[in-house]
Amino acid sequence: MNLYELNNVTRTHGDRTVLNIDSLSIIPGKIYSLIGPNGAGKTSLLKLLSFLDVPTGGTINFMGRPVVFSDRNLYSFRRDVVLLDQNPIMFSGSVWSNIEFGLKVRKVSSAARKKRIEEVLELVGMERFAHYEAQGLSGGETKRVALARALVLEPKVLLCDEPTANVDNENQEIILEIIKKVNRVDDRSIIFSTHYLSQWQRLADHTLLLQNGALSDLVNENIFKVTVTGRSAGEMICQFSGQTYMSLPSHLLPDGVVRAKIHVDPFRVACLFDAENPGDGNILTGHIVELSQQSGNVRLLVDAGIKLGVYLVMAKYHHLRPGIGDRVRLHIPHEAVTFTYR
Ligand SMILES: Nc1ncnc2c1ncn2[C@@H]1O[C@H](COP(=O)(O)OP(=O)(O)OP(=O)(O)O)[C@@H](O)[C@H]1O
Repeated sequence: MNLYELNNVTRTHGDRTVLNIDSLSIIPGKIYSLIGPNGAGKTSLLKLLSFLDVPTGGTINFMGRPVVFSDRNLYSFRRDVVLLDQNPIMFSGSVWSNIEFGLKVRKVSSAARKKRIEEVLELVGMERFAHYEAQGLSGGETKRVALARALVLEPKVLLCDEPTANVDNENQEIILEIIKKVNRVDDRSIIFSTHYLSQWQRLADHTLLLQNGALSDLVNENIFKVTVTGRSAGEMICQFSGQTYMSLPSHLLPDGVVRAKIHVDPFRVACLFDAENPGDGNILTGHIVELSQQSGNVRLLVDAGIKLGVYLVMAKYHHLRPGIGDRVRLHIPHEAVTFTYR
């Protein structure tokens, strides 16, 4: 039985459709990552999956049961699912009392509360912070306590909105390890949104790509193998297969790492049809080999030594009317690039 089944699910705000999902099945016990450009609808989808928001149209089934979006009915669904917010807020009081709150609401006995809180504090490695004031914690510590606060409720599904955003590297690693452990040991289903290639490639069993509120099957587009051929003055030269090179900030890969995978976010690449020269980043020149319509944008596949998928908003497409074979320069800002070296 699937964990979730979504059919023709839409969510609109005023006259804007921010989600439009024809069909989505999520199987239980797996880690799913949810990726997509800013504003693609990741948070909106997580809110629907956590039953905190109501779709405008369509149907959702959860563990074989149709979800009826009335308050009384939702209560029982919400018991099985917890959403870890992108910017979790701690209540005033200690770390312990923050974690205990949800258990008290659920009328869990005092002895059982103590046992479960001790277990989750150990799981997130925050035992010694138990009696600290929660609002005084760092960003990474706050996320770990928020994770403990979610996990103490023993949900069947843990949904995480950008669990490692605004978190230092050390805490990012800790949080990813916790997510992995919670899935592998406790068999909990996990869906998390992320902007990092290294995270979705490394951790997720399945990846969902959202573009303009719709699911896309172009998940593996713009992933390339690169070799670092040199480093100097904070920059490294990355060679793609063939003779395509990019110069990227060297802090993106640890010293000594020579081979890696790179993802270029197609929505952050700009197509330049004239002599415009935007600041930092790399410029690749190529020609258009494919044109198609995707989620309300026009997708261009550009052969620039490597084949890069990029998008033009419809208005720009109508203005420029590019055609197959046309020459185009692509501006790839550094923030369009993420790495994994596994
Ligand atoms: N309450 C709302 N009213 C109007 N528009 C909304 C509302 N909530 C979300 N939106 C819009 O829906 C779209 C999708 O937003 P959402 O936060 O789901 O995207 P996202 O993929 O999570 O983005 P990010 O990566 O920046 O967090 C955005 O354009 C956003 O402005």
